[in-house]
Amino acid sequence: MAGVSEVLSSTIARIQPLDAEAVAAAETAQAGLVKPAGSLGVLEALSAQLAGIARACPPPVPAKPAVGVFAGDHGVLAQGVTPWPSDITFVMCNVFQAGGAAINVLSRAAGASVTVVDMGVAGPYAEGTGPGAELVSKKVRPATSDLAKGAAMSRDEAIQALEAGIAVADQLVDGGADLLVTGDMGIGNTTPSAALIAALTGTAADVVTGRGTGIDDETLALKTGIVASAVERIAEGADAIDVLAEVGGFEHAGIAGFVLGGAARGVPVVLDGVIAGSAALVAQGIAPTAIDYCVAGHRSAEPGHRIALEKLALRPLLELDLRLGEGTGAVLATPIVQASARILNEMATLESVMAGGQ
Ligand SMILES: Cc1cc2ncn([C@H]3O[C@H](COP(=O)(O)O)[C@@H](O)[C@H]3O)c2cc1C
Ligand SMILES: O=C(O)c1cccnc1
Repeated sequence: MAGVSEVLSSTIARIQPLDAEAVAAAETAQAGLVKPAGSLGVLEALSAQLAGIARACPPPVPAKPAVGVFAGDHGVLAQGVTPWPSDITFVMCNVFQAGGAAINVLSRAAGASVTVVDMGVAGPYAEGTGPGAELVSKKVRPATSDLAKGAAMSRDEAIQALEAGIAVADQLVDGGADLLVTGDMGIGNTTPSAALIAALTGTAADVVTGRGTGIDDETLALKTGIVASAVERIAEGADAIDVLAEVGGFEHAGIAGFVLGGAARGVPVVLDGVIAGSAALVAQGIAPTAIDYCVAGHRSAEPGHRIALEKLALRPLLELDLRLGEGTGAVLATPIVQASARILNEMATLESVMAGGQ
């Protein structure tokens, strides 16, 4: 891709296709386990994907999941696209740090760490570690510009935010994380998510725009109109970074970088809901192979998420009508990812059982 930074282009260059031999070995191994062929359904394909990512069969069982919650505020809030004030973004970051948010509860249940990344929160923000999460600052600027009026950010800012996501992935993997999990916090962020999905999949705004935290029909019509006209502004021949800059958010850019960074490090990335889905479309536009490293943790109730997952060709592991974000659906799916690797590592083979070996 032309017009990218050195960090971005070297990250893209490090993303390898999955190891075909390890994938084939996993498929062969699955067929020989003590069960009817195919009977573990999606777990079988997932285990082969993990083998391809790890370049080994059986793949190691992921032991250290790490959630990156990317947070940012949105200029488009001025249009009234959500009933919540932008202060909630900052407030929730403090709740994450204290440990009382849904993502904290579900991460404790899954044995996952939580790192909150300030990509562009409007409120003041202190780095530091609390009982619930570590807070790191990669603030590009306090909130994007209003995407109803013009570009949400410059291309340089988009690249800076993508690089921040790559750096967070590197930091977590250097700290021992072997399964990255995406999360988001940003009041108003379902509006840029819908715009990214509309633009990057060529789908009409009214199909991909949803009610987010819960809006009435009038606000939904307003939000849909804003998404439609923002997408119309995107120039012919715009690349995924141009689209991100025009209609995205800083947390979307951070998550897209996190996906690229995870793929470059050879680590699987579990995607959360519609914000992650739209960010993964950006990553796909930058480096399509990065999506081979992704697992869709769940499908959220937000309508654009289904469209995004279709374009990404990812099948969600869970469908629980979640529409919260923060990484909740993704971290809930991590035990399933671990279980699929465990199957390849621990199950007896049909042959050994028939021979009386077990
Ligand atoms: C208290 C609270 C906690 C949240 N945690 C995640 N979100 C989610 O809702 C927001 C997106 O919805 P919309 O586009 O309609 O504003 C994001 O912050 C997302 O992370 C929350 C929203 C609220 C209000
Ligand atoms: O799909 C999601 O993750 C989502 C939906 C609504 C609001 N916040 C997040």
